[in-house]
Amino acid sequence: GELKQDDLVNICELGQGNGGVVWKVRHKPTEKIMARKLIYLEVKPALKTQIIRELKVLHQCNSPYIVGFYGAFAVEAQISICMEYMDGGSLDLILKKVMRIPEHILGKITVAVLRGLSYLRERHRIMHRDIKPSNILVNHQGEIKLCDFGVSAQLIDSTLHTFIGTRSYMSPERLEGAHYGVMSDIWSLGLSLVEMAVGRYPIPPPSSQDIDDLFKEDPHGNRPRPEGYGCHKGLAIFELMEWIVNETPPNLCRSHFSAEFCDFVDRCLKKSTTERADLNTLLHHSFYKRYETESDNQDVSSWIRQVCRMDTDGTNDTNNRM
Ligand SMILES: Nc1ncnc2c1ncn2[C@@H]1O[C@H](COP(=O)(O)OP(=O)(O)OP(=O)(O)O)[C@@H](O)[C@H]1O
Ligand SMILES: C#Cc1ccc(Nc2c(C(=O)NOCCO)ccc(F)c2F)c(F)c1
Ligand SMILES: [Mg+2]
Repeated sequence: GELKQDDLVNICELGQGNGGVVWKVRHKPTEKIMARKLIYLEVKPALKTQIIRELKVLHQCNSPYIVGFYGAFAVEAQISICMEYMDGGSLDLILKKVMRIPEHILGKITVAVLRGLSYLRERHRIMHRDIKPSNILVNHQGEIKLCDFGVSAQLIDSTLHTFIGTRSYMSPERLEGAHYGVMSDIWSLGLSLVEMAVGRYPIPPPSSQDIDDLFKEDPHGNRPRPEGYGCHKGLAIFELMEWIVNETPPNLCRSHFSAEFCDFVDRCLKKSTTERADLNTLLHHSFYKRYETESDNQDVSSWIRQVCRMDTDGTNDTNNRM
């Protein structure tokens, strides 16, 4: 049946973004645990009704690579979007815990993202528009799913002027205001993969010295946090956008990553859309083929469970247990 506010009980806050806050909630009538996103929007009632109507298309978005949807409703100026709770969280949070995501996990992430993008395009004729680590969610079963894609044209339109990304995953053509499509999602995937592989937002590109520092492991398996790690004085948002438009794109170095993985991200990070690989080309790329055969989620599942046992400083309590 229809979801309504009074049936939802807050359990804890899952996180805040630019324009939304997300709560872990319990739906009393069904005892189901859900993730409820609240977006504050001051729009005319007619537009709010249109947004809710457009969000109901999410009931038809059924794929192993898309987060499940339970319902959407509006109460005053708050839009609520109730979706499947993913108990492993988003990849930006995972990245903060582990510093870098290993290549074989990034391979599975790539398979899920490409299959999710294909599903959205083939079955719903939409692009994602906001591919980045915080919009790729995982759970303890080892499933990897997309959320926060542009299913509602009116919601996109109503939030354009308010939400700005903190660090831009937007493609050069999109930043320049040119026409863009799913090719822009491919750029965002490439940038997200480099960030997760190296462990920091990759613009301005890390020097080879930075990379070697990031890959130093101490014998106990704990990683040294180079001073200023994670809180590097990044470029201001405008300088960043200028860099993306004017400078050469980031890439992966062959000394730490496989040739296929380096080539895959290179093809995603071409500045010119005519040179950039499209979805179908990537579905035939050797990096994708290597991981698409692995049918089960077991390796991701055990990795996620191991990561979720970690404290945020990257240690495992097992190391310190007396
Ligand atoms: N379905 C979900 N299950 C579990 N956690 C979720 C779910 N949806 C969102 N989250 C968590 O809530 C946080 C906030 O999500 P939100 O989409 O509002 O912001 P964001 O994606 O981090 O950033 P931005 O608003 O800039 O796009 C995310 O970082 C994620 O960890
Ligand atoms: C499953 C699922 C699912 C799909 C989309 C959105 N939300 C959005 C967002 C969105 O949440 N963007 O994140 C930034 C604002 O918090 C933006 C445009 C749009 F059409 C949506 F439907 C969502 F919640 C869950
Ligand atoms: Mg999000």
